[in-house]
Amino acid sequence: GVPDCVIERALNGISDFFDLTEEEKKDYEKKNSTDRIRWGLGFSPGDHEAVKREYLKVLPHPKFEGPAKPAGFREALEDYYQRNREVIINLAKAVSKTLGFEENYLEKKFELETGADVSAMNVYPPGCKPNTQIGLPAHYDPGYFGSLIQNVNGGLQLNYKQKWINLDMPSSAFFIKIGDHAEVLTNGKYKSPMHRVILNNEVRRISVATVHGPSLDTFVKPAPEFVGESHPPAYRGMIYKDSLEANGYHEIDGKSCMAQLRL
Ligand SMILES: O=C(O)CCC(=O)C(=O)O
Ligand SMILES: [Fe+2]
Repeated sequence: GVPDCVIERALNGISDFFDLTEEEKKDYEKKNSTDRIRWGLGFSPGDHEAVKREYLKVLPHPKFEGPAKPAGFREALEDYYQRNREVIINLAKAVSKTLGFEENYLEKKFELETGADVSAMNVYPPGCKPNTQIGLPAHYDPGYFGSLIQNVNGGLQLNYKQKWINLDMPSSAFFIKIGDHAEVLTNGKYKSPMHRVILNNEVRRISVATVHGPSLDTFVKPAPEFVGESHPPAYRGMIYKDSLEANGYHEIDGKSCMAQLRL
């Protein structure tokens, strides 16, 4: 139900943002992992040499704030995040029902009215040697769902049964995956996939990867519905904000907050 033009306008705005001069983008340079708007290079500090990604991160929910430049960009993003969230909330209802609960189950468990979303807009330059260069090292994402759009198909890989599988999706589609905190809540019934980005395009790839999270104060633990004699709790509970902090706000290469949560 999201019009193609909403996605196109957001992707075009992102492309224009990355085309600003280094000087203009420096206004948004990352100083802190909790800055509301942060621009940077590489995955974690100091990786720019090996990792060619450039990113702009914003917090779309509970309160969106976007960059003032270039003209119209903030509005295009706000529109995109609003429609994106509608899809996510509807999906949370559908998944709740699929699990056999009432439709507000996940919204209540994760206190989604004040759910903390973090979005990374990424740009990857064309790869030099096809299929060999890493654009973003293997990692897991926090939150309950992750959503993604991209301007060209190819690049994202998911790990399944120790093999890397290429994501192949039509344009104007959303890719949705399970996040670490849905794995914790369902006591491992749903798994958060490890993923990475390979530079395998002739053209510059732009993606918008949004981590949809519980409210920062939510204590996330395996729900009693998923725990039983044959299913002892496999994860410890933690306040969402603390699990983000424990993992350096999702910016540590290859790590996941699961290392601290797994029992
Ligand atoms: O660019 C992509 O396809 C994925 C980005 C990603 O995984 C992230 O930002 O966490
Ligand atoms: Fe990710």
